[in-house]
Amino acid sequence: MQTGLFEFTTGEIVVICYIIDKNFHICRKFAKMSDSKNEEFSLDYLQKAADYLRNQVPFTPKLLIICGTGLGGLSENLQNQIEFNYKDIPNFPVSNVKGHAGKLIFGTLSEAKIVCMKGRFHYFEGYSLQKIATPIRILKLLGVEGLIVTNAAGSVNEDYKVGDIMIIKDHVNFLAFGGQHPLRGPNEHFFGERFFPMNRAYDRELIRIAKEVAEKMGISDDYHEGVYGLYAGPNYETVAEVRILKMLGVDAAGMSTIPEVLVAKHCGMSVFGFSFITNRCIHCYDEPDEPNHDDVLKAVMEKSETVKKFVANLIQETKQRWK
Ligand SMILES: O=P(O)(O)O[C@@H]1C[C@H](O)[C@@H](CO)O1
Ligand SMILES: Nc1nc2[nH]cnc2c(=O)[nH]1
Repeated sequence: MQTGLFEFTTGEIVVICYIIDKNFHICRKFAKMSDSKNEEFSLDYLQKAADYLRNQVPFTPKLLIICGTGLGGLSENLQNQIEFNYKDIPNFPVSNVKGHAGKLIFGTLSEAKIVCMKGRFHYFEGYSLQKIATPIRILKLLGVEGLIVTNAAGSVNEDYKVGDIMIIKDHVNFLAFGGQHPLRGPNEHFFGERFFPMNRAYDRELIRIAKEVAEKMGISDDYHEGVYGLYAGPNYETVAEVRILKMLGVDAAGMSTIPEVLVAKHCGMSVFGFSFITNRCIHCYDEPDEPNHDDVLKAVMEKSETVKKFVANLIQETKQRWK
């Protein structure tokens, strides 16, 4: 048989059809695999959680606050609270780390309409990066336009001290260097473009106002603007790793935040973030100190009132955006 440029016998055509068919099935199988990987991050799946919340919350939240380890007290600022346990929200992940309560709290502050995540999801808990960032998309569907993201972190920068606040001006996503990304896979165009910039990820205007707030609070010696680096954990860094982080321009190391920021930026949110410095990352082999989670929690508790005030004042100064 003559087919275009080539001549085939019937037998050859059968073989070719078989190969095409086989490849078609294999391709379909792979397509299905990658689709199913994203199913729980898709609009349809997340809509269920958004509908559940929308039916019970009488206002549209505009600002999402993610409380880092021990920083759940940030939600205490809110008035007229409506509280949900993560486990009661359909298609919402559940958090397992000490210091992360697992509650979504809606409320108002200085007229700003806010939702607070008291408890977040970490890569070291075994969640996929998509699962970690799932709440961002759900709350975007509800109307959220801005994100204040917080975390507990160790200081790589030797000028920082325990108890300081580091306003995040940029980050280094070490997971992305290895090809790990919450937005890997088919793009959900409803939320944002396939390719998107990150060079202005952290809102410069919010940073400017936050610095003013810190100055007014008289904590100018206790805050910095720096670069956050995501080290997946759950172990704290080795000495050699801390030295590498320093060489690469990281000021504070943590185990969260970046997946949430990536997904927030993808769907067009404004982002402000800060790290609360809970411990020093150890640079020297002869130092006897070892970081541990109880000290991390203790450090946050000691300064929780200052951090709460910092966030409340920042919201007060930016409330027009979140009404
Ligand atoms: O949720 P964040 O980033 O505040 O939590 C950090 C990372 C670990 O969960 C914990 C380590 O002590 O703090
Ligand atoms: N990676 C990392 N995360 C932290 N979270 C709190 N302290 C630390 C730390 O020293 N390193």
